[in-house]
Amino acid sequence: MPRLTLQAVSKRFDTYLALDAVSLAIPDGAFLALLGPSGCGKTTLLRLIAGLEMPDGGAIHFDDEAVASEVAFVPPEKRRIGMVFQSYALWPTMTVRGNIEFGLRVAGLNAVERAARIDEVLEVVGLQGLGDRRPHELSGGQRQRVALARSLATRPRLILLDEPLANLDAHLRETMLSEFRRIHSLTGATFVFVTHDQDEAMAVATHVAVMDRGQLEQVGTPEELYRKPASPMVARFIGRGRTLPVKVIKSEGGRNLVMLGRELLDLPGDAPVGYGWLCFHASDLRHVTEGGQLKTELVGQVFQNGTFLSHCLPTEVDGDVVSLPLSERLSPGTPIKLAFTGGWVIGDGNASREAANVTGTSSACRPAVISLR
Ligand SMILES: Nc1ncnc2c1ncn2[C@@H]1O[C@H](COP(=O)(O)OP(=O)(O)OP(=O)(O)O)[C@@H](O)[C@H]1O
Repeated sequence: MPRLTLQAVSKRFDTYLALDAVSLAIPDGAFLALLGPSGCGKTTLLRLIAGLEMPDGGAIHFDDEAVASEVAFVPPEKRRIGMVFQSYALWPTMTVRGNIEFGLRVAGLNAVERAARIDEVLEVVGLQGLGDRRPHELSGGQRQRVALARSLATRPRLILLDEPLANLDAHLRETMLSEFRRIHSLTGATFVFVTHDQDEAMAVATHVAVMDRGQLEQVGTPEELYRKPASPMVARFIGRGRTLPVKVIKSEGGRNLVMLGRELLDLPGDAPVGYGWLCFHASDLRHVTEGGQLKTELVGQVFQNGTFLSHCLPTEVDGDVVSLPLSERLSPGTPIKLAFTGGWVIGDGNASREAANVTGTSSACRPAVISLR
């Protein structure tokens, strides 16, 4: 059964539509990352789940209970959720144990139960022995662990994390990411994690929801989003992907025959016959001396990790620069022929597009309701 269900949830700030009919079902025990560019509505969605905002339309259910709908609104303190913010929000004058204990007192646990619960969560987050310190005696990573311990202590149904790593340096972020993964699998709790950093989302989440301009573009596992993007926006956003306009000639058995400029390609995809997009990453391209389906011209190279990261501009189709590692130093202007070894074809709902001439993204293929498996 889904732990958290959103049905056509909308939110306006005055006339601005910050969330537009977002529907989503999150299974029990998932680690969901809400990912998208700045201002796409991630924090607003998290605040609606927490009960810090009221939706203007739609409904939110935790298991079978409606926590927000036309007829119900459960306040944040009654939702049995834990929240972790980027600012940690710890009480500076209280010890670590005191910070964790506060919510347990509110929940009505007696002194023995509280002490046992505090020991348990300090062990989960790896802070045994630091219970008597105050926040200013801890590092940023340790403070974030206290915030997480505090939110876990009351055994909530859902843990909501709003950019919890934003204030940590790159090294600590990496350590804390694997800590979050470990703690998530240890507790089995459902986590919802807001981030605008796709590497963070792909590394830590079991499922990622990509948002754009208040709408949900796609929900899936990190691999699904990378290999089978549902829209050009997702294709370009995840893994520094690229898209090229194609004409789909045939669609059969999970494969598409497409025209890319004057080249015919047979690739995985589920696009209907008509206009479409070829979505790919650098790893789907191979440099060839003869043939190839994408003719480009070298515009620059950077020596990186022992190879030359080469930026190549398509010359016969209208598309952005593609970047891939090559083994040798070449002069700008050198023709580079590229062959596709993979990729994914999607349809374009916008039939008025002139196939071979238009680049850019489309908001086609936006699913109305998405459930996680
Ligand atoms: N209280 C508010 N009043 C008016 N507009 C708001 C309010 N809160 C959010 N917005 C607007 O709603 C949109 C979505 O904001 P939100 O904070 O959810 O985005 P976000 O995806 O979390 O962005 P970021 O990654 O930059 O934090 C933005 O355009 C923002 O300016």
